[in-house]
Amino acid sequence: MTTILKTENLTIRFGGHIAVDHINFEMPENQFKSIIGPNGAGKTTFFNLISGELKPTEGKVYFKDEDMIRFSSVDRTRKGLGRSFQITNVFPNLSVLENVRIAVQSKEKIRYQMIRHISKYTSLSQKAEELLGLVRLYSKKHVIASQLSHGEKRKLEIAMLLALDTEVLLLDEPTAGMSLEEVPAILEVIRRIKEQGNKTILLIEHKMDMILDLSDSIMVLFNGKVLADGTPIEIMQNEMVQNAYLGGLYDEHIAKS
Ligand SMILES: Nc1ncnc2c1ncn2[C@@H]1O[C@H](COP(=O)(O)OP(=O)(O)OP(=O)(O)O)[C@@H](O)[C@H]1O
Repeated sequence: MTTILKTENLTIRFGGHIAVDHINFEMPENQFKSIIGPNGAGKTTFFNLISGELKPTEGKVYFKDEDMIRFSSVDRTRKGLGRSFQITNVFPNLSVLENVRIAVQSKEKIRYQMIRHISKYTSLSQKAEELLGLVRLYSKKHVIASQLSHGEKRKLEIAMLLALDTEVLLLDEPTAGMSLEEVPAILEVIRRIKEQGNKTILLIEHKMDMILDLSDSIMVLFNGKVLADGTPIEIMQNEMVQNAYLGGLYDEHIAKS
């Protein structure tokens, strides 16, 4: 399997605190990996280092064997390393379709003046509509983004990330802040993207059922270090992970199945 993303001794210190501590990580292409760990374990900081929002104190990030350290997060996205948009990146006063169309347009590097040509405009809209279909938001395409529910906004962020057509998707807690009823819909969206088979997906999540169901592998962080990395079954059975983090979850899971 080809490694698409790799870190070597990736480390960041905030004052005296080491939030990410010499992480060596390898991500095979088109795989689905989840990152779990207790609050403060360093998961989001690890993502920020990969996406370029933070510079490491030490260590390297490689995307397709290219050292990413000198590249900004915008440059990394252009190269194919994409981080999900935060709700704050969505234009609240534009429609759902317009938001996705802008993301498609930015990927295709088409400036506003160039889309006066109607066929160009139509092809951008078609691509945006396809993505809205994929994330099950097509019926809301004319709704103003600020009117969407929280769960729908998260789906919009995913559509905007897909519009950039990056090979790697970094999804940081896509179900955060959602009501219980909204969770299955986002799970379905992520499953559909996985089933297309052409994206490498790295997911931070706390919802164990979701992680066990979707992941090819799971990395467990604890105090900024990798505590374990393996298949869902290996992680659930790992005694160290049990003691440090999962507690009785594995027994509960067995009892349920
Ligand atoms: N910019 C910062 N300045 C100082 N400390 C920071 C900064 N960012 C993160 N930290 C600290 O680094 C540690 C790791 O934080 P991080 O947010 O990465 O954890 P996490 O595993 O994502 O947690 P959660 O599950 O709660 O989101 C925490 O102790 C946090 O307080």
